[in-house]
Amino acid sequence: MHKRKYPIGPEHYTLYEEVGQGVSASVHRALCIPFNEVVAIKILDFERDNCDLNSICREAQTMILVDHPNVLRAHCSFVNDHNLWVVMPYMAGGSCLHILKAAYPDGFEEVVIATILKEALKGLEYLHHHGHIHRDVKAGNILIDSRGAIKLGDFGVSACLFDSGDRQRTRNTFVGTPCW
Ligand SMILES: Nc1ncnc2c1ncn2[C@@H]1O[C@H](COP(=O)(O)OP(=O)(O)OP(=O)(O)O)[C@@H](O)[C@H]1O
Repeated sequence: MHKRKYPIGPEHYTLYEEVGQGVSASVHRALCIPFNEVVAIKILDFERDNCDLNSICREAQTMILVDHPNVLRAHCSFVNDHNLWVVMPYMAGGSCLHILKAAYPDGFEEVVIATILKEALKGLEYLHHHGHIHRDVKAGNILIDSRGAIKLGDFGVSACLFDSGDRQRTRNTFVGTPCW
């Protein structure tokens, strides 16, 4: 299928409000001006403390290469000053964490959990099949769009099992979010 090319450069986008703030980045709702389409832009700062350029590049690369309905794919990415902008579909429903905090403080019903997890697991299965391990699956990284579609996001600490060239099959580093 032909995929349209999103424009490269901040002048093609209007930044709206911040919709998320993580350890490594802020995420804004934005308008892609030539397409008149609302998107989300993740802004990663190269100059922040403990910034790891390799992991930033890996995250953007992974997000552009993935192609599965349950995995959040980036439309494009580019450098703007000391930031990397990653343009992606806007997930209007926010993360499961947002929804839990706002409307379901006692947790979702079992049937809702099963439905969400089934979709998230399809995304994970796709990633594993392509040699990626996500390593930070949690409510804040399971996102929902305006039509209820579920996508796994945030590849900040993901890894590729084929990275080392010798098809290394195990990872020993502890990453991700404690308690998840
Ligand atoms: N495409 C999107 N559409 C709407 N909201 C989003 C989108 N991507 C991320 N967000 C929001 O921004 C938050 C932070 O995004 P993300 O998890 O990618 O950043 P991070 O800095 O890597 O976070 P973490 O602290 O989990 O490492 C998410 O929890 C979610 O609420």
